[in-house]
Amino acid sequence: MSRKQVDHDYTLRSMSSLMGERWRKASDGGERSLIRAPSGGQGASSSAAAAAAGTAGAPAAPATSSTTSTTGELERAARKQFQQDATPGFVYLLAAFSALGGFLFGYDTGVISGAMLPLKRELDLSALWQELLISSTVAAAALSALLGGLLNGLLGRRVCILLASFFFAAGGVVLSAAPGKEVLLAGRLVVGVGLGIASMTVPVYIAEASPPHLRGQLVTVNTLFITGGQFTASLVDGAFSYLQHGGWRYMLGLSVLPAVLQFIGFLFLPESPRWLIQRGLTQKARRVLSQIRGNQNIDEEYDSIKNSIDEEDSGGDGPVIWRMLTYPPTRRALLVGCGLQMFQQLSGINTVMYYTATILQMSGVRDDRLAIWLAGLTTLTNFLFTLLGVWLVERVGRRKLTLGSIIGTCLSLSLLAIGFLMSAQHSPPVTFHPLDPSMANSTCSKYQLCEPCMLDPGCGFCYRENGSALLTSSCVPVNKASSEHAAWGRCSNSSLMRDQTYWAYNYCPTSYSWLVLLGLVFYLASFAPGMGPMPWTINSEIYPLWARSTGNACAAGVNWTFNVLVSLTFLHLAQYFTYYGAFFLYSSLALLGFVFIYGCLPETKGRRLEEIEALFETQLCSCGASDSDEGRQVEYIRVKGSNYHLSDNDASDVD
Ligand SMILES: O[C@H]1[C@H](O)[C@@H](O)[C@H](O)[C@@H](O)[C@H]1O
Repeated sequence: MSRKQVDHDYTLRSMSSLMGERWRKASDGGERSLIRAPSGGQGASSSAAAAAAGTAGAPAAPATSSTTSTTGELERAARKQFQQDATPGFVYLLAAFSALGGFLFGYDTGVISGAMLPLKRELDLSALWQELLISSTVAAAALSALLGGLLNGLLGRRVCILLASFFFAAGGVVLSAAPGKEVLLAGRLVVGVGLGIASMTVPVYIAEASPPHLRGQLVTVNTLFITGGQFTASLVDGAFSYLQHGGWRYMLGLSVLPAVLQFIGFLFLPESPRWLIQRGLTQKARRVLSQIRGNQNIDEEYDSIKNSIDEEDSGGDGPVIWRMLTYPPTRRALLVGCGLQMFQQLSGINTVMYYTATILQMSGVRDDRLAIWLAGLTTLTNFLFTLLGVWLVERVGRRKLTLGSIIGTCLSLSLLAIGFLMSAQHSPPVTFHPLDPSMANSTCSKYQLCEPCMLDPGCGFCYRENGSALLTSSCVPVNKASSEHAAWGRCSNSSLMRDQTYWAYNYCPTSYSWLVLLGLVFYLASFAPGMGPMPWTINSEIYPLWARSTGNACAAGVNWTFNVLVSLTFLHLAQYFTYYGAFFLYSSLALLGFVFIYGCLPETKGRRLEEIEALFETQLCSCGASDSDEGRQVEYIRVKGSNYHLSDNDASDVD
């Protein structure tokens, strides 16, 4: 006899809008219900649903068991049973294989900065080609994320993840074998297509397969894998930077391994039950639900998904995006989802990560290799603090976590800006004007301070250091082939740069670098647990099923678009507004993001995906009010054996 059929099989469920229906079932004699206020057990977190369903204000319903002592025993047994059953290992396995998509996202976006150094040298890449190789991937990701919505609806989540891992693997092979820059560009575009599809599909797939009380945590694991991928990329970059030739082939090609692993894994993993139900493959959906819920009863979840799909089916015609925009709750959800992704990128995460090596050089790290390894510390910090986010998301909830994170992000960006401002105000003067014929038509000779000299992409600062004093400092043109040296003079050649002579390109020597370093650490510690993962997590849960693929596609598209916009504009921004101006701007944008999140982001913790739509029924930017419902939670305990049954018209896909 299976455990499902044992008489005393207890299932602890969160209370939801279906409460009334369950009570009806209970009084029909089909099952007995015990409803009571929560006592902080594991299931409590999942029961915020009651609030969403409009039962929040109502007092907890009275217990209906016959005697208190029996109730207590049953509850204890139910809780114990639930804790054993609640998290079947299969869900973790499924989340881990899916999150390999996140790992590849992080790896492929992170690895290029380190690979660019040998690439520049070996393929003689111009600045335009460097820019192309970096930005093409992100731009392709933006487009394919938007297209991914369509693919997701048509082919399902599983096929899309298989497709993404195929693109990752194929792109990796092309990159590692590329004979020249044109093929490299093609490989980067292929990887970008995989990135876009994976970035919008994986969070949706994990969210749809997870039980409500674990959903936030498991989707956040995907972002943990993104940052893990970025950290791994920096280690791989560091390790292969010692190879004289072809190191970049290993750096770019190693991504094939996780991609193949994911592809093989997904040949065996199931399709999302929600997508299956939507497609009418109901028996298959039941099987998958049973598989991912272990020995828990799945009827209630199945019915709830089916009901919401039936309601949606009568929801009107036209393209999904049009239906989303004309239906206020989904329009609001889309605004919140895209707004979160936009503010994530406007907070400058990728600029800060990209800029780490320079910040380290400002702090006095002169050795390039050491700077590469130390930059790995930044990606490690990002990873470790994302881990904190995984731990916090089901404890403090999405809203508080995101709000706390963006406040810290805003303050740390200001600290970074102040650090740059102090450095600029104490910028070392140009004390030596070397004579060279080419100097006559160079703008570099005009600058009297290091600050404007370093902000000019054509110039760099060449100086000699004696203790803490700077001697014979000059502003000279940069070598067009490699920014590691000046075009001519003392700093044009490593052998000439003995005797404490240094070449500073993109930065100025400063004694305020500690302030910038402090800002950097504070920034990562604030950003990584909330603003990093929450936009992905929240987007995976705020749309009803019919709008989920399209909503996530739009939000991921917004993320990649702002990613490319912010990274492409940073150097120009710095040139026109200086570094501190750029960071003050990011800080102000983060402040705007705080106001937006404070006003518009409702708490989705513990609610069923089918219930979340109700949170967006109120006027936009008053949804933060639902925060106060958190305390009023009700738990539902059903005491009965399994009542698995085929519903009348459910045999559409019986094998
Ligand atoms: O959530 C991720 C994460 O924070 C990464 O570190 C960042 O590079 C991505 O752009 C972002 O989407």
